[in-house]
Amino acid sequence: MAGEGLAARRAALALLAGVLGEGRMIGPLSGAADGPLSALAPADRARAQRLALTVLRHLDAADRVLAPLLQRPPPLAARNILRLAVVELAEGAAAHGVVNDAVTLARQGKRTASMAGMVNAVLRRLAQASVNLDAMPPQRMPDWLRKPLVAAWGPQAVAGMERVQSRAPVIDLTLRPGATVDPAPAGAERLPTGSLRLPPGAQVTALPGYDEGAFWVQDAAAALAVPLLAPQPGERVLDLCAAPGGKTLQLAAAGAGVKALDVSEPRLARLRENLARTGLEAQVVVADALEWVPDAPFDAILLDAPCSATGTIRRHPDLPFVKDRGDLAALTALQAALIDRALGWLAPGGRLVYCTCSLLPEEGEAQLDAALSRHPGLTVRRPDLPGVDPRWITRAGGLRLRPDYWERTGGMDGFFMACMMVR
Ligand SMILES: C[S@@+](CC[C@H](N)C(=O)[O-])C[C@H]1O[C@@H](n2cnc3c(N)ncnc32)[C@H](O)[C@@H]1O
Repeated sequence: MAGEGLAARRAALALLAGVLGEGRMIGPLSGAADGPLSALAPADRARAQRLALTVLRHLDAADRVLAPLLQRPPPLAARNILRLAVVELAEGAAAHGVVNDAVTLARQGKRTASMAGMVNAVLRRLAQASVNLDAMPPQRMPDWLRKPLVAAWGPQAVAGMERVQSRAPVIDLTLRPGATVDPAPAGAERLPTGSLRLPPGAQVTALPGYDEGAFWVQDAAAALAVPLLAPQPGERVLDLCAAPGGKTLQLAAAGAGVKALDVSEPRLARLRENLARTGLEAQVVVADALEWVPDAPFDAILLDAPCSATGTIRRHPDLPFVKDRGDLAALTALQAALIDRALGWLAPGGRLVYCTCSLLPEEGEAQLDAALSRHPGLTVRRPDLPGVDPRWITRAGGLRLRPDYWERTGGMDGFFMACMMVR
């Protein structure tokens, strides 16, 4: 029936308007109580999110497909209707449903009603051609990000990152020690570092072991920070900047006594849900790490600092449209301040893993170098982890992970991590 997907398509357009028109991220928009997804059934919510994310992953390619069919670029609201239709046609959705809904949505929109005829004409022509977005150049990162990444990692690496970022992301699971997913779903692959990789769109909550907390969703790169810290049973460990808690679960599963601190109560609510599902334990603290003071030193601290999150574009293709370098100076100052505070909370011989899901050296390699020069006596423990390619280890002993690594199987999030030891 034509119009079957209308609600999801309308919501996808509202998400695109939020990202491209108002500079808002899809995550908060999707969760907002009065947001575009609030009145939708779960299946429509998921579909709307998937559609909006897919459009953002292929925005340049969709515009290239449309350009020869348009006399001039239409205003944003109409352009987004066309982009959504291009992406759905390329995915093989039924052309009559896609075109009819696009025309209906154009007609119903205040800013697009006068363009419904144009939308109809363009899409009817397009529906007769075959659209293959995968054959087109991948979505380019914006210059504010691309330039420093080319300078840091070279043009080939950046091209690889863009290829990976233009594909729907795989889903990685961190398994609890000794746990398995049995039977493993079709297409599942055990990665050299231990994570279980599932194809895009896999239904994680339906897998055997989900309800018992045998695993949790966590990118394979993110999953390496806790093994780098190597928490031991009974150790006093602080998870600083902990929410939503993927790493807290790993620390607790290793048998450490974990304190999980974060400034965000809503994000900690998700951490508490994760602890409840898995039956793992951690003491949760809501506090600003710049003000909080511990009552005793820690054996080990994991600092997963707030950052530009530029390593997560595979999962958050909205980020390049919303963020710019504007926040970077404040973020790097906060990261350095958090490193200094955390180092002061370690017991003699203690260790700190600092990590960020950033591709920018300022938030990774440069932070390690600066910490080493600010703190005489600090040393770096080089990574020695199963599945980690020695070429990923930096001159100073940090671990640089990039989306173009493991490109064939879906890449990984960009991360920097380093384990520092105090005397
Ligand atoms: C990269 S995320 C942490 C992800 C988390 N470690 C995980 O694995 O799920 C960074 C976190 O830092 C928190 N944060 C930012 N500024 C903070 C501060 N001053 N004190 C404590 N937490 C802070 C944010 O709320 C956010 O949850």
